[in-house]
Amino acid sequence: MEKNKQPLSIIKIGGNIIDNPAELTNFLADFSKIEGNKILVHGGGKSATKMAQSIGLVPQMIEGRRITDKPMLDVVVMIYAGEINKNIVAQLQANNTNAMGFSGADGNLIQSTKRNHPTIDYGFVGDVQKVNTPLLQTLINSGIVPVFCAITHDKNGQLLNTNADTIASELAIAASEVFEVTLNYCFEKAGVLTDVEDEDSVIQQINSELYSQLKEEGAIHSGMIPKLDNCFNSLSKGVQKIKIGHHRMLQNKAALHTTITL
Ligand SMILES: Nc1ncnc2c1ncn2[C@@H]1O[C@H](COP(=O)(O)OP(=O)(O)O)[C@@H](O)[C@H]1O
Ligand SMILES: CC(=O)N[C@@H](CCC(=O)OP(=O)(O)O)C(=O)O
Repeated sequence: MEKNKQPLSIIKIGGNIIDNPAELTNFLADFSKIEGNKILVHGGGKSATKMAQSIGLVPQMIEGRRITDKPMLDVVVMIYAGEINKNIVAQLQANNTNAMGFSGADGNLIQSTKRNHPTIDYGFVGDVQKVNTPLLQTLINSGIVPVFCAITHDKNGQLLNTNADTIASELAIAASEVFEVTLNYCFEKAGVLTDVEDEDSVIQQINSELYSQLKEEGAIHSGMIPKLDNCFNSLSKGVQKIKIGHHRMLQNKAALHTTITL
């Protein structure tokens, strides 16, 4: 019989929260109040785009993934693994949360392979292959709160840019072998909406059938497509619960949000 697994909350925040200092501070204070085992995964795509443009690079995204040549890789490593990750860790420490910041290379926590696409050259973009679950478990059991950025490595010395939603999803899948995982995607809206312009149109529960229908109608588009694809993949591979919504849902269980079901 399977042993009772301890709960683990994995929370992902994206560029719109990170790019707004007041919102980020608010979020990190709330995150610190969450009891029990937790992991934070952050993106930062918006800040990377701004930095890249300021030095004359032309950012390009295809299907939610950034085309990452060598100059762009240098930017994303500096922004994600450097500026954003270290600032988040420092703010969490100020909130008495014993956070530790990681890229996938640290402790070989997330190994990936360079994306090999038949027609598109994504450059230095990684698809996750393996998570070092025993180390992750040791860190969490030692009271550390791991904070992951969107950088992984290929174990041959190459850093790779990896979508932060995918990192959260792959960590959740791996961790669900040893924990009972709830995955929370926090962004600036109240949940998955039937009308992106109407905050009152939150879909409280979405399954793959409704998702296909709304995608076809054009009601779900852009960044929400890879996010939901990741959700269905995680649920089918053992993640117990997934929610999408504003970070107020972490504190206030009654706050509107979307629950994903298969
Ligand atoms: N039906 C929908 N409901 C909510 N957001 C949607 C929907 N369809 C598209 N979106 C867009 O998806 C975005 C979230 O994805 P993304 O930009 O990748 O966010 P993050 O960086 O926070 O992960 C929202 O800002 C919104 O513009
Ligand atoms: C390969 C790839 O697309 N990587 C993403 C990683 C950051 C990210 O996912 O940030 P958000 O969560 O803020 O969108 C990128 O560079 O935009």
